[in-house]
Amino acid sequence: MLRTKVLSLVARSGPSRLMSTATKLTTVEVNDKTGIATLTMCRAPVNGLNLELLKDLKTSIDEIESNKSRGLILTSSNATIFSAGLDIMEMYNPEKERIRAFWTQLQEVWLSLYGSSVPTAAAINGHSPAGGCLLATSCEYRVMLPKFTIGLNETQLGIVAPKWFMSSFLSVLPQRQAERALNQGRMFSTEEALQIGLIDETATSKEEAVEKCAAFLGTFARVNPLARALTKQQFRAADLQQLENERKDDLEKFLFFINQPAVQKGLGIYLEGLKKKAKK
Ligand SMILES: CC/C=C\C/C=C\C/C=C\CCC/C=C/C(=O)SCCNC(=O)CCNC(=O)[C@H](O)C(C)(C)COP(=O)(O)OP(=O)(O)OC[C@H]1O[C@@H](n2cnc3c(N)ncnc32)[C@H](O)[C@@H]1OP(=O)(O)O
Repeated sequence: MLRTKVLSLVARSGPSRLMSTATKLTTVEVNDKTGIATLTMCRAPVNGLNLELLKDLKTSIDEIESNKSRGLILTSSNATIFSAGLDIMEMYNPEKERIRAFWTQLQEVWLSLYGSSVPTAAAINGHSPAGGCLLATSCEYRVMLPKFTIGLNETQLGIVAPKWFMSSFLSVLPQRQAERALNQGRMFSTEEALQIGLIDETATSKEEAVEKCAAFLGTFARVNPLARALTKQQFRAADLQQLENERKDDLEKFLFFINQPAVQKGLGIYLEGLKKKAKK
């Protein structure tokens, strides 16, 4: 069977198996019964999206896509953090070539995840600021654990969420609420996120969150996969095409913006604050 050929197994436990692209920073486990792949981010300490994690995410998403899994659940191995967003160290005093590769890879991840033909869901088992929220809102369904926060807080750091971050957010929230939240750099508690519709459900444990995501993905079991995928892609085509058309400009805009002395100063102060808080 093609599926069996493509998936080279590195481990087997119960009805699940790990796919060959499993690396240190992401793992992919496919449930043999449901055909659903769970993609787990596991970069200590906070799943900061650096170049290497982004590369692993892209490879894993592509493999799930090409193996025609029945669904993709994105989650984290960290007990309290889904993803702390972009690794600020990639943007602070950046190295010229690396920051280009970093942003290009982030674009790649977004295009693959938001544009995935496979149905997607996020089991948000911890805090999910900025880039973490981008990943979650690129999925079609979100289940979140209580007492965490989610949102696009970029303005709080003195930076600006690019258009395509907004596209994902706007695929979930009405424009009025999205615009206000982005302008404020607002982080929502789980309860607030549920109320506003930024997440779809809550769960009391990661296992329950994954189960609820799987139940959502299961709603497509009797829908023709091609018809479903083409329908999803039509909804998202304009957003995806916009970034495809503007990728170079988007990169140059990012580099120009991030290299402004005032932006670098702001990032330095923010990092300092994070480190001070961590030491307490
Ligand atoms: C005109 C313009 C037009 C268009 C736009 C053009 C360009 C756009 C330009 C820029 C766009 C950039 C978009 C950016 C997106 C992002 O994702 S920025 C990142 C935002 N993330 C955050 O603000 C989260 C910050 N972190 C936290 O709030 C907390 O750490 C946490 C809630 C996630 C977890 O809290 P704790 O469990 O208490 O953990 P600690 O705070 O103690 O952290 C442990 C350790 O990790 C370090 N750290 C945390 N987050 C990050 C991070 N994002 N990057 C790097 N490092 C991080 C923290 O400093 C601690 O480090 P140590 O002190 O232990 O070394």
